[in-house]
Amino acid sequence: MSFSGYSATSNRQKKLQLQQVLKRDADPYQNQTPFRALERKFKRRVPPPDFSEVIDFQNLDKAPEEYRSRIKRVELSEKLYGPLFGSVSEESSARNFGYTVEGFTGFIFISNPFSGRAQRNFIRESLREFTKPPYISNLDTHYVIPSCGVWNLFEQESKGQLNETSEEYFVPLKLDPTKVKEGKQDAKLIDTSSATAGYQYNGLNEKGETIRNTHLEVLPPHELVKRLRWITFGYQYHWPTKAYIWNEAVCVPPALAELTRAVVGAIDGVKFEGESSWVHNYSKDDYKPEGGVFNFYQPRDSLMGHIDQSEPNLTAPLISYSFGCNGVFLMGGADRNTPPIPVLLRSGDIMAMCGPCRKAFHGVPRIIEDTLPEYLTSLASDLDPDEVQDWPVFASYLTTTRINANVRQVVAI
Ligand SMILES: O=C(O)CCC(=O)C(=O)O
Ligand SMILES: [Fe+2]
Repeated sequence: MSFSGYSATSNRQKKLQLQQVLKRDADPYQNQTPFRALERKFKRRVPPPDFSEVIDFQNLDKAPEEYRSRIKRVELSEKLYGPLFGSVSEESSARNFGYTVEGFTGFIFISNPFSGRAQRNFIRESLREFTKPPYISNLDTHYVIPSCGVWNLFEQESKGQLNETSEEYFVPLKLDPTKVKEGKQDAKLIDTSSATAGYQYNGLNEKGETIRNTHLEVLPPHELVKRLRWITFGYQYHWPTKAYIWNEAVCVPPALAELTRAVVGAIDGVKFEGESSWVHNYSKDDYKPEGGVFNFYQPRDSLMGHIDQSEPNLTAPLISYSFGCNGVFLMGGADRNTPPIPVLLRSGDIMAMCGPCRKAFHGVPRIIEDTLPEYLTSLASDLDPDEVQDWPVFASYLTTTRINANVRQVVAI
């Protein structure tokens, strides 16, 4: 018997091995869209992305060459002055100018026009006021929010005025007592029967999915504030169905409404002059701030690419504010195939999404840690006497937090 024709691997086996190698080496992301590719790049932890590839409107001379030539400084129609923006010792040109980018029709960026104190006041009032009922946050899904609000509990806790011996310390869960797992909550500290009184716990999470393993537990205020993700105002938005609930509305924060009217007035008439010129026209007399969201991001949070299109009015500009730590924002186009631009959002920055940009893909793939500006820390050099008392609590929360507020005109005019 001759073994000369024998080979350790038959042709069929060789073919199978080759197929396996090809499968292993194939780039599973080769068909991903440009939007998704950049989203993944900025979400990556190891190795971290190169943040110098992000457009920083405060350091435009360092902007990547491919973007620099497309960015145009534009004059605002009305200057951003007044108590809500705060006073600045020297004339800040940020109050007179915005930026536009070739290829992103209707995108207008205003680099922080606020004084440090104006930002602190806005953040302080917002956190105190809008973490209380009737404002609704993601925490309402599972917790019975007390009338003083979670932020005020956290302030009291931080100042040593509230500890685990106080009855209010643990915010009760909206749990069906029959579903509470043994040992998950301390029965001595929470009376679940009163916690559920008046509430119908439906066993669903924010996305409308059935909760199988709740992992829910009563939490001290400092843990609860870290779990705050969103607060809605104006017309209420139902996240699972991405629809507005027309018969439910809570007041649009007055300071935010006033700021937003000023911004809408400032950008009315902004022109982009280039190969494809455009003018943004939307009068502040036609503008009504009717709804929006505060988003709260902790370091590992991100917001996937999406289009905000639930509003019947998609012609009014959407105005968006950033406070706290920096984030990377991706401004895309009509679909995920348009390569987006990565934009650094610093505290105080304002973005307007107008015209086609109002209906464009966007997202926040990354929060950049350790980027809280000095004027928002407890060591800020210009704290008022009352801020010396109060601000450190806010500063400690902001050390890891980015806050976004975005305001929309919801119904058609
Ligand atoms: O956090 C941001 O800057 C964007 C938020 C956003 O796009 C949204 O809430 O729809
Ligand atoms: Fe959005």
